[in-house]
Amino acid sequence: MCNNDPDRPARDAGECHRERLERNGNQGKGCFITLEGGEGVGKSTNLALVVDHLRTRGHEVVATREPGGTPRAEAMRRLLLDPAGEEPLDPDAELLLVFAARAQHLARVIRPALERGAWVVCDRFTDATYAYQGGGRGIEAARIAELEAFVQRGLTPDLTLLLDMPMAAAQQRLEGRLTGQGGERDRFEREHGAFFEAVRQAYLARAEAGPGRMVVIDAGAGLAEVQAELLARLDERLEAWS
Ligand SMILES: Nc1ncnc2c1ncn2[C@@H]1O[C@H](COP(=O)(O)OP(=O)(O)OP(=O)(O)O)[C@@H](O)[C@H]1O
Ligand SMILES: Cc1cn([C@H]2C[C@H](O)[C@@H](COP(=O)(O)O)O2)c(=O)[nH]c1=O
Repeated sequence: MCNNDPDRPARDAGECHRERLERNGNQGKGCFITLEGGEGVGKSTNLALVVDHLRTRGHEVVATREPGGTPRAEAMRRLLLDPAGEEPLDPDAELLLVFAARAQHLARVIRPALERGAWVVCDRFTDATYAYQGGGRGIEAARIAELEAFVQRGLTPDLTLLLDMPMAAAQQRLEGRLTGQGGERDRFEREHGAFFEAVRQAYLARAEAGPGRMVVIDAGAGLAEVQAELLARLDERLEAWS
């Protein structure tokens, strides 16, 4: 049942269950939550928290990621992230690969889960395309929007938690993780500072344009503080949907 109290605190930032279903064309009973942000801001760390929180409340939860989420989409991810090779990946080819992986992921995992009433929590989705291929690579938003409409057919996240922090500090965290794993940087992680700054600004511009769906969390604080803020904002939304 919708909470239609006009004074409820989450009202300005959210919509009730009925409004949510109407907006997404009643494409599924479950809720679709995404985590977004630049490299190393803590998306994977906090995705686990969100998933646990929802499971504790009794929901079936599908945790997934983009690009990827199915074996074929993961193969496309490897193509996108592989830094090797003489031949640079053309930005249009990169954009199309991202959406090809998304189409597969939507068809095989996200839509079936939402249709059976499961909740989907996804590490990155189309906001990342606007941020990386739009902000970072300079592809016009209108061209991205055409592919979004074609592939998603109106399905968009119900809530997006955008983890935001200054790029330099996030790079330090990433450095720590890479050193710990003895890992190599992938094709995106090898980009320059101006690219990551453009990605961050594109994310923030999207949050400003769509404050109802996107919630910005200050990811630069210590983990306990970030997680308390994240759960508080998530609970606000869950209450509005109940
Ligand atoms: N609030 C925090 N304070 C300090 N360290 C953090 C915080 N959140 C995450 N970390 C650490 O920062 C590193 C990057 O975190 P994580 O892998 O979750 O980021 P990510 O956004 O998923 O990265 P990527 O963009 O590569 O997927 C990890 O070593 C993690 O333990
Ligand atoms: C969904 C999506 C992702 N990307 C980029 C962003 C990241 O650099 C990688 C994914 O790796 P991570 O482990 O999540 O950091 O892919 C992109 O450019 N466009 C997209 O739509």
